[in-house]
Amino acid sequence: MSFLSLLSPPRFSLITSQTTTTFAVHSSPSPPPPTSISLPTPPISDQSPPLSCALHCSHFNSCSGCTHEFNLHRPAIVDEASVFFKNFGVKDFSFDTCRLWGWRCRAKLAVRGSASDPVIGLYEEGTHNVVDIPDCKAHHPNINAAVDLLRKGMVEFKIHPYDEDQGTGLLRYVQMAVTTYNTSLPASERYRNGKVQLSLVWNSRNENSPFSDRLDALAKFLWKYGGPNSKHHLIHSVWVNFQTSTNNIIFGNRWRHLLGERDLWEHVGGIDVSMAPSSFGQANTRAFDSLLRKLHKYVPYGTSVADLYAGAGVIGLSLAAARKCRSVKCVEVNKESKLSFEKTAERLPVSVDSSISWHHADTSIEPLTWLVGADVVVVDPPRKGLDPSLVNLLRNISSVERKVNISGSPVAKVKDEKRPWVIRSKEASLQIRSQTVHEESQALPRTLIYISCGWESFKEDCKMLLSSKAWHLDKAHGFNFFPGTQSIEVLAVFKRGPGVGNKKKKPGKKKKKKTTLKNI
Ligand SMILES: C[S@@+](CC[C@H](N)C(=O)[O-])C[C@H]1O[C@@H](n2cnc3c(N)ncnc32)[C@H](O)[C@@H]1O
Repeated sequence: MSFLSLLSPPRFSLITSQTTTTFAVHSSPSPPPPTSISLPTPPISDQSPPLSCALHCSHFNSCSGCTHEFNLHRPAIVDEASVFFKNFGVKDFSFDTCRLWGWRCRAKLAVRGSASDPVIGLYEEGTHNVVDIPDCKAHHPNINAAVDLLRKGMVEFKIHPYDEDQGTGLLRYVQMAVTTYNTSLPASERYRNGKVQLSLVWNSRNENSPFSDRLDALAKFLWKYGGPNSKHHLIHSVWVNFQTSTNNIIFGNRWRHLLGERDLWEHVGGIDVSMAPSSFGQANTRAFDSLLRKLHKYVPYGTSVADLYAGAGVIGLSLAAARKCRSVKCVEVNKESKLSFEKTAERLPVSVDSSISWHHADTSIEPLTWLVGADVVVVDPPRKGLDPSLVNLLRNISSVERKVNISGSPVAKVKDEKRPWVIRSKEASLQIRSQTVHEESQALPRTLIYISCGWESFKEDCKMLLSSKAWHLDKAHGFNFFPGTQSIEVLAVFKRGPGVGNKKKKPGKKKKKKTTLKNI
């Protein structure tokens, strides 16, 4: 039996839910097209056959990764989200689902245990005990295959896993990121043949530290048995990150590329995207692609976009290409994302004529700087939600706009800029100029697009934004980014003003009641 078939989740064919949508759920190599379920619908959780959309994972009881075994296609939180949005006037909240198994293309796993019996997996709920998850059903199958290979290499070269209490050992974590972008394969075979960019988090200061020969031997072993000349080519490249700190931060600052191709490319949102191991990357690439395609529809052609919490700028750059944006400004606090942004921007089609920039800055500091001149602002914060300073600015956007218009350009200040964080962000920024000269606008955004992976923080932010009547909710969609959990990704579109039904009635003459004459 082949290695892969051991890891394959069960196959199921057709599932009919109580919704009007019928959809196929396959674990087969070619993913089913993303399915959009329009809500509200009768709750389907009771009626749908639980076993056919079930996780079927042997690690479920010990691993903290998945929290729900059944109805992977529609987490119960979707019902709550549907009611929440309905209360704020959005009656057609939809939920898109994609792959239910093998969806995770990016995983960070802890390495513990001993050199003869390494444990590579996730922490047990609420503890620092690591659980082995060789048959994880969420992982892309080649992540599991790469973990197996890594385990063999560790045993072969006596690589001691990290010991948190003592601070000893060599291998602390491993990050696996899969690319499914291989245009030499037919589209239907690309996902299954994804290749893994493997990053070893090594407990030493640099490559000259003791035991670097073991690192070298391990990397060569992985390449020999998983690289392009092996029987089962699954490794794209091998990287190392040196980390000696005793805190819980996974990565240190020092990265080295060891073997294979340096650049990892994926294709999402209509563009080729470079993914450095040090930059943020979405775990569910297929679901992210459907979100981006939905997002495109809400950004009019030729607009100016501010992409806050931008990472490597995938959202902004995909909009620049798909919506021919006049300008795109990406703001991100992690300076490591700059290189991926640069590479992705270089590969944009030549027809893209936008003024594009990436800024190394903290959105929470003077957020107005980034909003001036943008028609649309896209925010994609971490799970904890928006920074309070940004929420405050957005809540008060109308009064801020009036002040900006009265006092003239706030950007005028930048001429003799002295604020160190603005100077730093300018130094670290990257600018790709458009061929066309556009007049700089001083307007503030009329559309806010909030992409959220943290439902609880989103609800709070959303209520705050709506309570000031500066915004109203126009559209909302959910995406099944994390099957097996109660987390969903939300795309919510806010428009300026209180919205229909929330407008204050102008005081005026009361309309006289029409008297109707009835035949008696
Ligand atoms: C959920 S990720 C989204 C990244 C990107 N939009 C994407 O989809 O690839 C959130 C990003 O926000 C960044 N971030 C967190 N706090 C920030 C802040 N205060 N200012 C700017 N960026 C921040 C993180 O480094 C991370 O890259």
